[in-house]
Amino acid sequence: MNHLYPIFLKVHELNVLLIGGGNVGTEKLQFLLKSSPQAQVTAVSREFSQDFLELASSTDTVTLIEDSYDEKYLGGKHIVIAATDDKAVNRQIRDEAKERYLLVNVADTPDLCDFYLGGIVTKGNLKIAISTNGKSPTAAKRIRQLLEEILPDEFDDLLENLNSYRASLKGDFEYKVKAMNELTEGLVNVRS
Ligand SMILES: C[C@@]1(CC(=O)O)c2cc3[nH]c(cc4nc(cc5[nH]c(cc(n2)[C@H]1CCC(=O)O)[C@@](C)(CC(=O)O)[C@@H]5CCC(=O)O)C(CC(=O)O)=C4CCC(=O)O)c(CCC(=O)O)c3CC(=O)O
Ligand SMILES: NC(=O)C1=CN([C@@H]2O[C@H](COP(=O)(O)OP(=O)(O)OC[C@H]3O[C@@H](n4cnc5c(N)ncnc54)[C@H](O)[C@@H]3O)[C@@H](O)[C@H]2O)C=CC1
Repeated sequence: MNHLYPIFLKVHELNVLLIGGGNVGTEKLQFLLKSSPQAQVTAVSREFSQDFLELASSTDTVTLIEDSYDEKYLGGKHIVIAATDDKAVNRQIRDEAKERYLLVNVADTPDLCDFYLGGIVTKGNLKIAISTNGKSPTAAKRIRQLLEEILPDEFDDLLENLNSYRASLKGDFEYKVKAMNELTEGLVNVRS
């Protein structure tokens, strides 16, 4: 049983601190930007890999700070992702973030995480988050690939049409719920 509760964060309005600009840091930034191209990210690292720098330059919302981690960088941040190759530093980041009640992810160290970064599928307005409860990130990746493949791009047209129809409905709340349920009944074979 997976007890995690997924939420959909407006990372373009929240300040994300990412520490560590190597392989793992690049992977985290890549998925963050793939899902949320305007994510507000401050990246702090002693050194940044070439891949990290290229990725960061694809948007103007990533700020690079070439420095060792310091507690001061937690100021004004909502979410923290620790991805250095120094376990003691990752632990320190986690402890100092927790003191401030910040939500923290220590990449690849589930025990130190408040939240996991999951697999993400985006089709226009539709977004699906996938978690295996940390059991198999590779399975999360495969399910993400499967859903990206089988969900048609036209799914977003359907959502837009449903939204227009919903806006055009005149009647009380109960009437709208009924109308929307009737219209979408054919989408799935189960009854709600
Ligand atoms: C718990 C979690 C914490 C977190 O990092 O948030 C975590 C933990 C760990 N990952 C590890 C390794 C790998 N991670 C991936 C890939 C992804 N990992 C992601 C999330 C998560 N990884 C969180 C759980 C999510 C869930 O609930 O399912 C994804 C979904 C999202 C993302 O990274 O943004 C992204 C796929 C994105 C995509 O493609 O869609 C691959 C595969 C690959 O790269 O091909 C490998 C190599 C294969 C392997 O080792 O399994 C290791 C072992 C490290 C070691 O060997 O020491 C640990 C530690 C452990 O499991 O103990
Ligand atoms: N690369 C991979 O695919 C995997 C890596 N890991 C683990 O994840 C961790 C990170 O790995 P990589 O990203 O590959 O390492 P890396 O060496 O590519 O990147 C680490 C980054 O952290 C920065 N850094 C180190 N100490 C710092 C500090 N005090 N303040 C600020 N920045 C600091 C370095 O400058 C570097 O940019 C390691 O512990 C590794 O064992 C685990 C599984 C897979």
